[in-house]
Amino acid sequence: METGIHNTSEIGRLRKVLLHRPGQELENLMPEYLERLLFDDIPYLKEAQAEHDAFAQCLRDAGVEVVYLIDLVVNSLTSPEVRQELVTQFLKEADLPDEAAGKAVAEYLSELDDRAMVSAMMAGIRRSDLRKQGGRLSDHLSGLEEGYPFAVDPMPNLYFTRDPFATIGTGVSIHKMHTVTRNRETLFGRFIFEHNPWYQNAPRWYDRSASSSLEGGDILVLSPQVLAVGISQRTEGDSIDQLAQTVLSQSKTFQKVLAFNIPKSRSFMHLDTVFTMVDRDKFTVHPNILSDITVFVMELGENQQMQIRQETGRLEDILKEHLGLSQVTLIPCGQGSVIDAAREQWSDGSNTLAIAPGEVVVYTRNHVTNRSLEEAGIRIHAIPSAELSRGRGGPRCMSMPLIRDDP
Ligand SMILES: NC(=O)NCCC[C@H](N)C(=O)O
Repeated sequence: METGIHNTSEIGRLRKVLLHRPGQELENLMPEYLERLLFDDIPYLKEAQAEHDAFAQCLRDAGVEVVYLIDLVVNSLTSPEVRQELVTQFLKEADLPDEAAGKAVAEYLSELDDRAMVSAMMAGIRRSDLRKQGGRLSDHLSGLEEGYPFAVDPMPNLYFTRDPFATIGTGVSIHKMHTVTRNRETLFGRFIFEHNPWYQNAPRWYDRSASSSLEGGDILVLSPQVLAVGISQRTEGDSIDQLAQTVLSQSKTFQKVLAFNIPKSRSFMHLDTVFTMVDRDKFTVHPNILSDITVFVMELGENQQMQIRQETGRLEDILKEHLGLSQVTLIPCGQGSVIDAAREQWSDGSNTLAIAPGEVVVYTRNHVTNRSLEEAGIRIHAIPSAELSRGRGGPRCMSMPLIRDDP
């Protein structure tokens, strides 16, 4: 059955990718709330958009079809009932202070066409936007607490399309996110995979209704048979148990999951912030975590019972064994310098997006790591990143492959 998804590796030639062009949600960032909204600084929207457009153009120039999140969401609103369902669920998850606030927001959204409504949901809704609406004064005075300027918070992390859901094989895992702010984003994924005619047949490997967190930056499709998943600040072991059981028993292709236990910290929030695949046998890695990584191999045994064993030895050897390679090269972020590695990893030097075997998109600012990649024979496409990198994600975080050639 056609599912609209084919993603069997990290490096097969990329044919179609999902991006989100940063929008007004970045203009709704305020210093007081940055930490809760998972930003370290406020990007200048106009420049962030120009950088993001350069990213999209770089992909198009390489023959990749770029589709945008907002289009997929709008195309999933296939009837007034579906649109109403989205509004109802959005309001339920918006943390509104009371019913009057809910009514005011619903009224505000009801006057917008589908695209403008989805855009407003993404951008967040300022209390001042609601005050412009008509209606009864009492609706506006009650509920929305004085002092806090938003009726509904923005979703500034949407341009990291890697995380709220992830394509694996011909299916998708829709995530329960570690934080409330990012969990709101996954509602769009739910609607796309329930209602968008192109994607509604995709098998579901994980769902946002799960009780433990799983984020897409922790999921790497190493080969058509092997999946890697990070046990990280954002992804819990229980979620990996559940994902592995489903994918290994239902996908018909994947045979094992390698669970990478990485340090739990803000700068290493996901596995792909410290480790990405750039060629059949080459990987970027943050040198500071090499000694801290432990790898567990998960496979189904008799009666579909999960068998788990801890690997010992060097990461290169573990990868060689499970990917059937005769050699593996690890390319350290920052060429092994403690200072360059820390600085460039902070701005996602290890976070590359492969568009073909041995060909990756990287940020210009990570020039030390980029030089190492070139020295290892990797072709790099460097994109500007002064503003985009303030959100703590790189080219891989900003993209979700929909279709890749087999590796
Ligand atoms: N895969 C990734 O590492 N994504 C980067 C997400 C950055 C975002 N500000 C977050 O903290 O979730």
